[in-house]
Amino acid sequence: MANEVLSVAEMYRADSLAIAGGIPGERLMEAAGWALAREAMRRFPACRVAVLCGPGNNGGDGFVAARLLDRAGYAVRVGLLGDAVNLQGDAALMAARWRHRIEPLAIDIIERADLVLDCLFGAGLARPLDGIAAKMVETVDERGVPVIAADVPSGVDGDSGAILGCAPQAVATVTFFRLKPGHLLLPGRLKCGEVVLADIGIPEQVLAEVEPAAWENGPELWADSFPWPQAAGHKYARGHVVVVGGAEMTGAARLAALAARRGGAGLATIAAPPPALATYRAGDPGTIVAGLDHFTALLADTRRNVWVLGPGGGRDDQMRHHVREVLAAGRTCILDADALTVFAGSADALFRHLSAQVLLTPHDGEFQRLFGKLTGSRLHRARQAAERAGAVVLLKGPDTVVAHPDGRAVINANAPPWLATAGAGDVLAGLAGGLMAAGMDCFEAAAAAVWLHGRAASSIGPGLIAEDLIGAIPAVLTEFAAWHQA
Ligand SMILES: NC(=O)C1=CN([C@@H]2O[C@H](COP(=O)(O)OP(=O)(O)OC[C@H]3O[C@@H](n4cnc5c(N)ncnc54)[C@H](O)[C@@H]3O)[C@@H](O)[C@H]2O)[C@@H](O)CC1
Ligand SMILES: Nc1ncnc2c1ncn2[C@@H]1O[C@H](COP(=O)(O)OP(=O)(O)O)[C@@H](O)[C@H]1O
Ligand SMILES: [K+]
Repeated sequence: MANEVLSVAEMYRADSLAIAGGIPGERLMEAAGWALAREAMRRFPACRVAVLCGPGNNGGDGFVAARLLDRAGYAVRVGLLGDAVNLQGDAALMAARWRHRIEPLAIDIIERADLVLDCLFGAGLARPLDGIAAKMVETVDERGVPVIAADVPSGVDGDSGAILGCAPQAVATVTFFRLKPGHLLLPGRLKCGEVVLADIGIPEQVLAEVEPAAWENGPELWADSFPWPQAAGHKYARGHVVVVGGAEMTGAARLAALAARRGGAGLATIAAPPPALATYRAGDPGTIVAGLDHFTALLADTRRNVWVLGPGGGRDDQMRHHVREVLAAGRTCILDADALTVFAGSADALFRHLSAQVLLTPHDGEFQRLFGKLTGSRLHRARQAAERAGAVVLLKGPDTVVAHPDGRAVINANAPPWLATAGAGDVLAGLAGGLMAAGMDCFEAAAAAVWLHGRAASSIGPGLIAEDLIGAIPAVLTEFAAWHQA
């Protein structure tokens, strides 16, 4: 499994462990440069290439790629930021193996280039790009010269995906051993183009020492705990989700209940205020509808094992009351939308009652209302929030992060922009609820729901509305089942 995502510090540690284990750094750099050159050759037949090299090891990768492309018949020019005499270690060695001219970094280098290899900075970028480096990047973008980046497009922060100063728009980014968060988090991900993961000979065993705690979301992570229905099972064995519906926004609870049923729950109940019952009863025939005046009795029925609160639920004392009672009864639950917003200003009182079997699913606005202004990357903020809340936090967006209070986190990258549509979040909350009701652990269910949700959205594509997601789930599950059985 290559889903692990390494922080920049963890990647340096992986490099050092490999070197300490007897693999020369020089060989790693040769492999990195070779991977870069191979990607260039695969995409661009013999052409004029400008290789932009920086002062560190990212530049070293560039010298290797330049040599290999030159040998393959490409017309290569190399521009270096700074002075060649200042290069150190393996980068100095690779510069010495480049037998042609090393030019100072200047716009002239890209004047007639068909392709740019961006080897200015990789993981070691310590401050925003400025001076000629920034000027080069801006000019490359203005002229629309295709770029292949080594490790990250220079200027992308490997840990956060933030842009430090500027960064070129790459068609492809070749990175080494494992992805970094900046390949998955926005805006960095959007600068990378296709991310190509290259094996440069770092042994897998170093991961046992590095102990990564972040992964790119994908079925490999949770397929083995997916709650497929059992041949001898019955509907109660598949769990029963209760969605607490509101009086006004009745569509949200209906979407959540449908998604829960599609996701695997054997039954779903919408519990709603009596005046709204007629509306809900006129809805989906397979969803049970019950009055919230019977809340205590519903809660006492332990077969109703997962509660979803928030979608269209209303922002009032009743909502607060229901959340508190569900938590006090020790039910597994998902708090979304209004169920989060009603605790703005009294978050710590909520957090005292949470556990790792509670899932919070805020979008950025709800996240800020609950956790205040946290700093750092999206990954860091989600982790901080999960630790503080003592619950699993699913921070929604184009780069959704699911974080466990123990520090584990999953970053999702399969969601298309079509998902930014009303009701999509309600479907997600219900889907996670369905998986949890059917027996999946909260953290894994959250990751699975996010991935299936993204996949369902992609299968519809342009024109997607939340209702479509419900209908798209069976095909996505069928595809996933075929993959899992293969
Ligand atoms: N053994 C290894 O460590 C390997 C490293 N590899 C490559 O090495 C890269 C990391 O190398 P480095 O740690 O040398 O990092 P970089 O190549 O990103 O360069 C860092 C250097 O640039 C300087 N610097 C940082 N920000 C600057 C700025 N804004 N303006 C001017 N100078 C700045 C730093 O002081 C440092 O000297 C990876 O991204 C990868 O491409 C690969 O060759 C594989 C093996
Ligand atoms: N630009 C985007 N690209 C991909 N997915 C997105 C984007 N913006 C939002 N999403 C996803 O769309 C869903 C929106 O949920 P939410 O904001 O709760 O909407 P609602 O409350 O209307 O259901 C979430 O799953 C979120 O991750
Ligand atoms: K780079």
